[in-house]
Amino acid sequence: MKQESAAQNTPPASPSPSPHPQDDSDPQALWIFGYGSLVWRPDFAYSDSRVGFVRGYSRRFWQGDTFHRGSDKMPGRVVTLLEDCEGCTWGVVYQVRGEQVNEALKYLNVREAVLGGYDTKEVTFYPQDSPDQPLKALAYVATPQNPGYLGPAPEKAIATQILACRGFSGHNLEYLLRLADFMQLCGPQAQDEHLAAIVDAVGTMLPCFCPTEQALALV
Ligand SMILES: N[C@@H](CCC(=O)N[C@@H](CS)C(=O)NCC(=O)O)C(=O)O
Repeated sequence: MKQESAAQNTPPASPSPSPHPQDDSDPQALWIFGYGSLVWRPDFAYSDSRVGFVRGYSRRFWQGDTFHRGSDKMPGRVVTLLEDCEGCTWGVVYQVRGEQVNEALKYLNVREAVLGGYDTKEVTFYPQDSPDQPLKALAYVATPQNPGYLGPAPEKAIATQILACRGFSGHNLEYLLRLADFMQLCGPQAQDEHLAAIVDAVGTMLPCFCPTEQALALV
């Protein structure tokens, strides 16, 4: 799915800029890309962060979650990255250095891999402020092979599932709205039609899903 942000933020036409995989002063330094709950709750120590995007991927609420935002009986829906040659996904990279590297990886292995079914993948990240200086980053991606993968569904069905689920980290609606808030902060060039369609569907259903005071209690 083509999104304007890819065109607007495409790095200048030139021999593909060599990404700066590591910080010369600290070869152990590592950038970690967040595009779901990691954009608002990294919960690990880091030394630097940048807002920007990765190209060639679209974000989708196609991963089931039976721990953080759902349960075994009512799995919630959280995001993963879908390979899409015309895709562009906005998020945040966090730079971890020195001891932070192992601490972050140990923490994320439990949160993302053990509890969430995510694998790691190297992506190229384009900082919003310097898209001509991309950097390599580690992303956690839930592939269709993981047992929690739910795959595509109509956005209205995804919205219904999100409205009905909660887990140990909170309601699935909070997860959706915090991600929508992040995208608002990125500015008009950051578009995510899939996310926006689910938020719109939630907005039309929320009033009849539960009375106002209950809706406020959901988040
Ligand atoms: N890997 C993605 C998605 C990660 C994600 O949202 N994982 C969920 C489910 S495993 C999570 O950690 N949730 C914590 C929360 O919902 O607060 C990211 O970079 O943000």
